[in-house]
Amino acid sequence: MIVRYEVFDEDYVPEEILFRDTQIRRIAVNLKPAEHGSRPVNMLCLGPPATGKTTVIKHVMRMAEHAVTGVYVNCQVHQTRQQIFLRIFEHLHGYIPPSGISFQKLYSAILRNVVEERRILLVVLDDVNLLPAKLADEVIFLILKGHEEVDGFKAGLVGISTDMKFLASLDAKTTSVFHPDEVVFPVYDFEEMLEILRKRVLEGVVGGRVSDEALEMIAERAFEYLDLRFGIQALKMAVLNADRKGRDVVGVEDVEEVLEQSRTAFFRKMISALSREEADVLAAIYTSDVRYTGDIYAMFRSRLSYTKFYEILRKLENLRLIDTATKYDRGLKRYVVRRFRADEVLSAIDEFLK
Ligand SMILES: Nc1ncnc2c1ncn2[C@@H]1O[C@H](COP(=O)(O)OP(=O)(O)OP(=O)(O)O)[C@@H](O)[C@H]1O
Repeated sequence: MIVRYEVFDEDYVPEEILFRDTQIRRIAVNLKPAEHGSRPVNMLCLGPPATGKTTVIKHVMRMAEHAVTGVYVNCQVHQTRQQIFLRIFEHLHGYIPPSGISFQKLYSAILRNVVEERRILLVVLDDVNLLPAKLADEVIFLILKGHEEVDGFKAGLVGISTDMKFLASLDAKTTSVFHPDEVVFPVYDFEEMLEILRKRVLEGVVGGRVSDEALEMIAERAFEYLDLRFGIQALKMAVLNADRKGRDVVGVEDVEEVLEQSRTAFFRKMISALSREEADVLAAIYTSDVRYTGDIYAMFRSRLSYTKFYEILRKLENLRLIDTATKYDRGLKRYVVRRFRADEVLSAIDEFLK
C-alpha cells in the first residue's frame, strides 16, 4: 500500500469536512459582506478540543480568499503583542520586518498596507483564550479600532476558544467593539468519529485498507477520550505499523500494538500546554481523595490567590483533563471529577516536571 502520511498530520485540512455544514455555512455568511467591500461579521468559534474549529476556519478562509486577506495566528505560539503583529505584518508584506522595529511602526505599517492594497483583513486568533486576559483585550481592540488610526482600514476578527465563557472574560471596553456571532462546535459522537476516521483512511491510504474491527477499536478509544485528534494520531501509528511489516491491511493487532504509545503521546501533548502551577493543581486532583474545589484550594492557599486557582480549574476543564459539577452537601458545593486513569495522567505530569 502507499501511504500519504501528510493526510494524518495535525495541520492537514481534509478534502471533505464531515458533520460541520451548519458551521461552515454560518461562517461563510458572516464573511459575505467582504464580497461587497464591507467588514465581515466578527465571530467566536467555541467548542472543546478537536471539534474541527481550526479546520473549518481554514477551509472557509480558502473559499473566501478572493474577498478577504485571512491571517491565521496561533496564540499558543505567538504569545505577545509584538509577536502577533509581526505575524500579521509578515503575512501581508511577504517578509519579516527589521528586527527591533517599534510596535507603533509595525502597527501603522499593517494598517497602511491594508488600505493601500484595498484589502479587507481577517485576523483569526486561534486559542485566543490562552492569551493573558489583558493581552487578548488589547489585541482585539487594536485590530478592530484600526480605522480610527488610518482612514479606510477594514478588518474582521475570528476568535477560536475552548473556553465557552471567553467573552465574559474580556473587559467592557473590548466588548463594546467586539460583539461576535458565536459559532458552536459540539463534540462528535461515536458514529461521527468512526465516519471521519474512515474517510481519512480513504484519503491517506492507497492500495490498502484498515479493517472494520481495527477502525472501530480506534474510534471507541477516541470516543472514550472524547478526542478525535487521539483517533487520528492512533490511526497514523497503526498504518505506519502495518506498512513497516509490509502488509496492506491494517488489523486489530496493529492497533493494539500502538495504542499504549498513542495514549502516552496524547497525555504528553495535553500536559505540555500547562504551566508549572497548573500541572501542580492537576497532580493534586489526581493524587488526593479530596474532591470539593474549596478543599483542593486549601492545599494551595499559601501559593495561589482564589481567583488564580479558579482560573486554573477552568483551564483544566477546558482542556478536558477534569470535569466539574455541583452538588448539595450542607450548601451547594462544587466538586471535580477526574476524566482519566490517575496513573496515566500522573506519569505524564512526572515526565513533564522532570
Ligand atoms: N469534521 C471533520 N472532518 C474531518 N476531520 C476533522 C473534522 N473535525 C476535526 N477533524 C480533524 O481532527 C483534528 C482536530 O481538528 P481541529 O484542529 O480543527 O480541532 P479544533 O477544534 O481546532 O481543536 P483545538 O481546540 O484543540 O485547537 C484535525 O486533524 C482535523 O483534521
